[in-house]
Amino acid sequence: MGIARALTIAGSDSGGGAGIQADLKTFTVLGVYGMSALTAVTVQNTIGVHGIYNLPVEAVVQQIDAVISDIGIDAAKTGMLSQVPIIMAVAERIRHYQVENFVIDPVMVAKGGARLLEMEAQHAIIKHLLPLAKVVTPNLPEAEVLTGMSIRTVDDIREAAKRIVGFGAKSVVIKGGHLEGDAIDIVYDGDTFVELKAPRIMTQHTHGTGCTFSAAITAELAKGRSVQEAVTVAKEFITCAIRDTLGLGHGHGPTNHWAYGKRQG
Ligand SMILES: Nc1ncnc2c1ncn2[C@@H]1O[C@H](COP(=O)(O)OP(=O)(O)OP(=O)(O)O)[C@@H](O)[C@H]1O
Ligand SMILES: Cc1ncc(CO)c(N)n1
Repeated sequence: MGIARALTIAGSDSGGGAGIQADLKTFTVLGVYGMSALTAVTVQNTIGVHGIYNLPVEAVVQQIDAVISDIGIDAAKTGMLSQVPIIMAVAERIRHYQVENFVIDPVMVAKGGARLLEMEAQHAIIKHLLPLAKVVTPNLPEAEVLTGMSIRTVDDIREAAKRIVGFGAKSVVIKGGHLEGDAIDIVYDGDTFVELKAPRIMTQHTHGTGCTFSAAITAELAKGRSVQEAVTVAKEFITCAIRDTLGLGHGHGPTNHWAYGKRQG
């Protein structure tokens, strides 16, 4: 068995804390060979998103084909997908290659409020992408958009998780990063609910937490781990990365992707 291989289909964050850059750093630290299919170039730093340049849909498809046909992949994830034609094309390619370990981070809005997905694309994610997912990782606002529910309580989260699995995803992790109190995420596989719990860390440096978390899940699935094992490692990875802050930039700085590796000794 050679090295595990993972592909991220996502946007570039010039600031290096989210998007493709966060994904590739996470893959590397977890010992997985990372590849990328870029969907968009964002002009971004810790202060905000200052520009978005979408790539043509053919460019996205050609990148996916180039790496899968030659190098091969053990898992793939999506991040920023921008537009309906990109979502449709990615769904078609994932079906074509019968990618089993497929993780969807349904990125919609950056922390500062900039839209990374067109409004009309939200429905395309539900219809075309979610049925292919082994794991989908919405934060609370994304879970609200996907389900049309307002989510206030733990019971609401459980109901939303059921609806998202009802769309065809094999499992869902609804992230509680946007709630107050401990950072509790709810995992549901259509059968049982599991809580991932970590203490809330008081910091403004949480840029790219969602990307990093879903990339860690993808890396672990690429190594052959189960969903339950993968989400457990990912929770540990993101908690270490938030705790051991780098203190970069003047706004919401990136997390520390090396912290987990250092912890391992
Ligand atoms: N301050 C914090 N302390 C501890 N854990 C956190 C904190 N903020 C987020 N997390 C955890 O980080 C992971 C990512 O969750 P979050 O809700 O931040 O994702 P997101 O909103 O999609 O991020 P992004 O900014 O990349 O879009 C989850 O496991 C969440 O519980
Ligand atoms: C490119 C990119 N993808 C995802 C996010 C969400 O954190 C971001 N800020 N930028």
